[in-house]
Amino acid sequence: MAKNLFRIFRSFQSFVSLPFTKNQVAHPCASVAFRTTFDRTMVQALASFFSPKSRDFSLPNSSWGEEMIRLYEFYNNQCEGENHGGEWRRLPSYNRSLKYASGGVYLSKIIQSKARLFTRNIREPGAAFEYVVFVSKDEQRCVCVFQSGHLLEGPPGHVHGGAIATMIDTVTGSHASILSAPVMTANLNINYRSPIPLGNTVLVESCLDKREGRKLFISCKVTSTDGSKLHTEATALFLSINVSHLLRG
Ligand SMILES: CCCCCCCCCCCC(=O)SCCNC(=O)CCNC(=O)[C@H](O)C(C)(C)COP(=O)(O)OP(=O)(O)OC[C@H]1O[C@@H](n2cnc3c(N)ncnc32)[C@H](O)[C@@H]1OP(=O)(O)O
Repeated sequence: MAKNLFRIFRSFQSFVSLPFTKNQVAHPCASVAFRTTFDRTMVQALASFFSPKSRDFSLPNSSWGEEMIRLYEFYNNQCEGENHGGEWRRLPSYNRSLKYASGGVYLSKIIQSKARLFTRNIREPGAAFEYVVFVSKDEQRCVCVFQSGHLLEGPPGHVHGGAIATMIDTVTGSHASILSAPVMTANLNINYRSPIPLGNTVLVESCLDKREGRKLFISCKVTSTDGSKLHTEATALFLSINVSHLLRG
């Protein structure tokens, strides 16, 4: 254990002393050779912790279970970088939804209003929504690894349907935002097929079905991590909006 910690600390020391570009730090699927993927995960988490920037909630923390870490590693290893094919890109995720956006005067007003993303504003790690979203290179697909926490209980021992809807809206909404920001959900249809045991890690996958002018039609399914159990299916319609739409009240 002590040996492992020492190795991680040494990796972290060499990580912070490397001449990284801002882009590499923001997208740490990067090109550093670590001895194991576990080392890389821990170093990324440490780098994020010591960074003067806001915390990136899509990086591992101590509440993540084995399955969550395993799947994070699986997709992270397929992110852009020298050693990887680059099929996926991890989406950083902050508690201020628009903090790093740039834009005109309307966006500035929203940023000043400290717009928050509620899934990222629960203080206790692991208590509610732990998730990381990866987007495919051609942006037709997103996959989210989601671990539910005890605050999301609905039926005893299982995840609340509203919390599942939140995750579906978040994943399909993030997907739509990548394709055409800013957007708003106009319609969300959900079929709950089988309950999700509380604390389980599941996959939330979204797929762009169709684009028609301002409309983005996205479908989504929630499954067990081995794909054998279908928990939820959904379709969503997003409309691209002008940011001024959010200021009309
Ligand atoms: C990296 C990322 C981090 C950020 C990650 C963030 C992830 C979180 C994402 C969360 C997203 C949300 O929860 S958003 C919050 C929930 N959503 C809302 O509150 C939206 C409330 N509704 C609205 O503001 C509005 O109704 C809009 C914006 C949806 C649409 O208004 P509009 O822009 O004026 O458009 P409108 O003229 O009415 O309609 C345009 C066309 O769309 C069709 N249309 C409109 N609504 C519907 C509908 N419900 N179902 C079918 N079709 C519809 C119309 O028939 C028309 O078709 P045609 O005649 O042209 O054919």
